[in-house]
Amino acid sequence: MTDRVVVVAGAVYEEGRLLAARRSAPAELAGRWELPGGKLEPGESPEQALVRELREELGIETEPVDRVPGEWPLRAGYVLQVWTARLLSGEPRPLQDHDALRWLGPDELDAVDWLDQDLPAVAACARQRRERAEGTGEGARR
Ligand SMILES: Nc1nc2c([nH]c(=O)n2[C@H]2C[C@H](O)[C@@H](COP(=O)(O)OP(=O)(O)OP(=O)(O)O)O2)c(=O)[nH]1
Repeated sequence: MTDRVVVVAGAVYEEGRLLAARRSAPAELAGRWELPGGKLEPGESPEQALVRELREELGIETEPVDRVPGEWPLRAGYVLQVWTARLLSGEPRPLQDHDALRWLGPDELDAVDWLDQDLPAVAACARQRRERAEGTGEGARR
């Protein structure tokens, strides 16, 4: 394995809607939408990093549920992994790295200008939700 940085992001759902966050920095990403999260720190599991990042960035407590199948390249040396997460407490607020938040219903996923690299990740989230709802696909019985 080469050294690569894992960025873990959360697909946080509430009442079937997915939380999207608009980046405020750095300049080249500002204004584009992403799944909130951040880089793993040394010794952290992806789940621990996700809980920490969502607390820091949005002021919410969450519980990781499971991994969204797949892995998406970001800039060189960085890779994006996504976990679904349940909102346990708090109302998300853009405290750090973001300047707007939106809850997107299943038919609204293309209503925001996602970062290019997030498009396949968001599509994978939607596919996993559909498969769960239909009782098909990997993990249908969970
Ligand atoms: N969190 C997150 N970052 C993403 C996504 N897509 C994407 O290209 N990125 C990029 C943006 C950043 O360059 C990097 C993640 O860094 P970050 O700034 O969110 O993470 P962090 O909180 O650990 O960073 P730092 O401020 O501590 O340096 O990955 C995404 O969906 N979620």
